[in-house]
Amino acid sequence: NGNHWGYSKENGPDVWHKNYPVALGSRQSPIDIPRQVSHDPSLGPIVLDYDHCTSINISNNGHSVVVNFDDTDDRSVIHGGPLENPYRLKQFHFHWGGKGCDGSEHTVAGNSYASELHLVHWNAVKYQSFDQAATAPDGLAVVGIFLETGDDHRWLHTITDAMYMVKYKGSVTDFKGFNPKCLLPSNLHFWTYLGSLTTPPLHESVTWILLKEPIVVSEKQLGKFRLVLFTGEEEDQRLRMENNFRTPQPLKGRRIRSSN
Ligand SMILES: N/C(=N\S(N)(=O)=O)N1CCCC1
Ligand SMILES: [Zn+2]
Repeated sequence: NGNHWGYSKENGPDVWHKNYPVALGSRQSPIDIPRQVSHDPSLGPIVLDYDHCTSINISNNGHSVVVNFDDTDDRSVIHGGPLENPYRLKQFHFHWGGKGCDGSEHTVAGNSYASELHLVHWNAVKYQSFDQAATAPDGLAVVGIFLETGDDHRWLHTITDAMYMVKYKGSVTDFKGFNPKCLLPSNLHFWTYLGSLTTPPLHESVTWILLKEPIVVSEKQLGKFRLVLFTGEEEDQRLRMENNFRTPQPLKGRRIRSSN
């Protein structure tokens, strides 16, 4: 409907609280990660078991480009770190800026990255569906990976090459057999804290696991993200999809823990 949420002045993060009052809640995301974070030796490593990967398609939902996975069994799960159960991979997507502007959601000591990749997982041990898990305080686990600009990323082209197929909001195309393990940095040291979805409905159901080491992608590859539009094929306005990020939210006394 007309007042659907987005990232413009009229429907963006500053007014989401009107339709989603939890936007002003006590565990909202993203946040700024301060320079000094308490190290928790009891935090084991995060383990990503993506070997029988089951990507299905890539789509443009009008807010981001999303790669969806078959989550009907435990073929792609993460466990360990702060998690008490394995969490099943549901989808991954990106947030990015405009030309030459930064576009990550979380910041580190006040610094933004060019983009941020989110791998969204749900607790299929305790909940029967993603939607049910998405409203539970321990329902979701999102792995965040920062993207910084530099050389071409060896594997990102498989995703950026598919972007022209999902130019318009509502478009979807086959995207089978992609294993997001190829998008991970060399080491999995992380920060973790309890937060929320960074887009409406902003449910406070996410255990965030942010990898400290960014991956490197080229400006050319990032430029292909900006070929995608917020708008649908039938709309007369053609709005380039960029700056689809929420800015850091108040920490409100939350503890952030650091792995090794
Ligand atoms: N906001 C979201 N993920 S995020 N940006 O918090 O990782 N999602 C909305 C529905 C499915 C995932
Ligand atoms: Zn996200």
